[in-house]
Amino acid sequence: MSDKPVKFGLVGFGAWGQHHANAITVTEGAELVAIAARSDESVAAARAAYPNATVYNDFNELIARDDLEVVDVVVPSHLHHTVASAVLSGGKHLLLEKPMGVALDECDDMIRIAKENDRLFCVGHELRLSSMWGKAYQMIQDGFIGKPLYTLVELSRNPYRMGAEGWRYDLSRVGSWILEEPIHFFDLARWYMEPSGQPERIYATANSKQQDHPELHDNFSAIMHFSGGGYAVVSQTLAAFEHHQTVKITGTKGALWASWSGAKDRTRHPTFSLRAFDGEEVTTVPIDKPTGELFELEDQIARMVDAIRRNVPLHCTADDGRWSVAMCLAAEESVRAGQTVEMKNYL
Ligand SMILES: NC(=O)C1=CN([C@@H]2O[C@H](COP(=O)(O)OP(=O)(O)OC[C@H]3O[C@@H](n4cnc5c(N)ncnc54)[C@H](OP(=O)(O)O)[C@@H]3O)[C@@H](O)[C@H]2O)C=CC1
Ligand SMILES: O=C1CO[C@H](CO)[C@@H](O)[C@@H]1O
Repeated sequence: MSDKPVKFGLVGFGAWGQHHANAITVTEGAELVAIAARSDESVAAARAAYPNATVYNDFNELIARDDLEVVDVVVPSHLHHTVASAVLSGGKHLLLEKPMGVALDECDDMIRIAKENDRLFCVGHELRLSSMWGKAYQMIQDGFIGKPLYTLVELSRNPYRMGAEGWRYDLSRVGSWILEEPIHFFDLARWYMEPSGQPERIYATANSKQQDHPELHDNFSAIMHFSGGGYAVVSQTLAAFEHHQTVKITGTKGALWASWSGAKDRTRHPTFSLRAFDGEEVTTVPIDKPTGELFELEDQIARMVDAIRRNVPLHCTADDGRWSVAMCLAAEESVRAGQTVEMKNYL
């Protein structure tokens, strides 16, 4: 086992890619040696911020380096398949931002290439690493609430960022708005409901406040039934203010209630709490470190290092990433058709 730092390449130096760059830099055992960006402005910004890294304007040149062990991909969602396939074919481990892809054939193709090249493939559903959302998972696994029968994941937030060249507001590049943020909550709900089996069917509804863009859902709600009898509700509005997320989980014995609030999703000063009911008394569960996507991003890089150096399991595998895309696409189809959609058509 080598104790040398894991050499990271990063593709994408936009709003979230810059946070990845910082997270790699502050993580013990990780070294950011190369960055690929696209526009001259982004290339210049990457060079100025990380003078010790080599910056490319073609991601293929980055992948062709023989010293990189892992490439972290943080580009607009319609490019995930192209860039990630090149990373895996080039023999590098992969950390790919969510959504894993914008179509299931993309996900299947990437899974195949990862297997053929025997590479690690992690998808960036970072909520699984949270000190609070993860604590709730652990309590469910430990039987604190009995068998989970109901999970509500709800978010009220301000509108999405546009993204470079407005990709996030263009369906041909973003795929679906359900793949943007609700995908985190589908992943969380499926994770919490593990003792209740796998998702079997979904009904979803949505609307938009943008009259000329009804396909961009500002309000979205889905109800998802599991094979073991439980169900989950995922609900989000982008027509609100700040960032407020709530999770309520009830089981045969008890209940959990978690909430997270910040002025923005990327605050380092959120308020959060986890309350628990074991069937007899309500307690506040101590959370040992702050939670929020900036914190979990650092944990995600550290986990990737541990997976490469110490065979620690990935927090979110490509199979999990594919499930999350499948649930979102099923929900999108349900919104379109106005009917319940069977998950078996997406497996
Ligand atoms: N897990 C999470 O919590 C989050 C995940 N994400 C995901 O991360 C991804 C990126 O989102 P975000 O950073 O907000 O988007 P941005 O639009 O801010 O950044 C995307 C970047 O990708 C760059 N890019 C585009 N094409 C290429 C290319 N061929 N080679 C190299 N770079 C390229 C763009 O370059 P240029 O600047 O030159 O145009 C841009 O800087 C998305 O998939 C999104 O869903 C985003 C936020 C949070
Ligand atoms: O977690 C997230 C925060 O918001 C972004 C959009 O503005 C999403 O892309 C992302 O997944």
